[in-house]
Amino acid sequence: TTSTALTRFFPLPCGISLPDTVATYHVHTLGPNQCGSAVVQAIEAPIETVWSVVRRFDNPQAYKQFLKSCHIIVGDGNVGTLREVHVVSGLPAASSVEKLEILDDERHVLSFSVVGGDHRLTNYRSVTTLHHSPKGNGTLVVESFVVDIPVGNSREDTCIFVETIVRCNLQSLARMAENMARTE
Ligand SMILES: C[C@H](/C=C/[C@]1(O)[C@@]2(C)CO[C@]1(C)CC(=O)C2)CC(=O)O
Repeated sequence: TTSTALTRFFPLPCGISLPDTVATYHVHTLGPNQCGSAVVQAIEAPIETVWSVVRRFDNPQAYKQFLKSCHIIVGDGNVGTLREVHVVSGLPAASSVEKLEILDDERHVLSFSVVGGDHRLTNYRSVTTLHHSPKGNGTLVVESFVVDIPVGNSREDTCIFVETIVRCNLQSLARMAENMARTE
């Protein structure tokens, strides 16, 4: 297994360098049949505005447009909480059961893992971290993931599929947070 440092995925935009403490959250140990990558999204909104949306483990559908509902199975929204989400029609997935692994309000770190459900992304785990943009009052979101490569799929296709969904989620998050910042 190889552990992949965040900086392997991409040069961060606008020359930002992540503090080591945060980059350590994005080091995933990949098994031989796993793939991992990361997506970065700049958002023109204050970090606390973005975080107020990202941290709501019970309401991912606020910005994840492929989800049509979410309900908490066990827990109170802190680490260990289990949620079940239902997916919009048209994707190769119907539902997912997900566990909150990290929720750090000081460092702006959220991580969850997929522990069940009717879909093809076995052992999916992601880490999302927020950072102050060097320029202005914006936010940089970094989301990395690791997932099993489904039988019959290539490593590259699996990465493209997941990166596409994560990018859609973060673009939707950006629109939502930027609207909130305009009305704050
Ligand atoms: C890639 C990941 C979510 C994926 C899914 O939520 C699912 C777990 C069920 O439906 C999906 C939308 C697609 C899928 O095949 C697996 C992004 C995120 O939620 O943070």
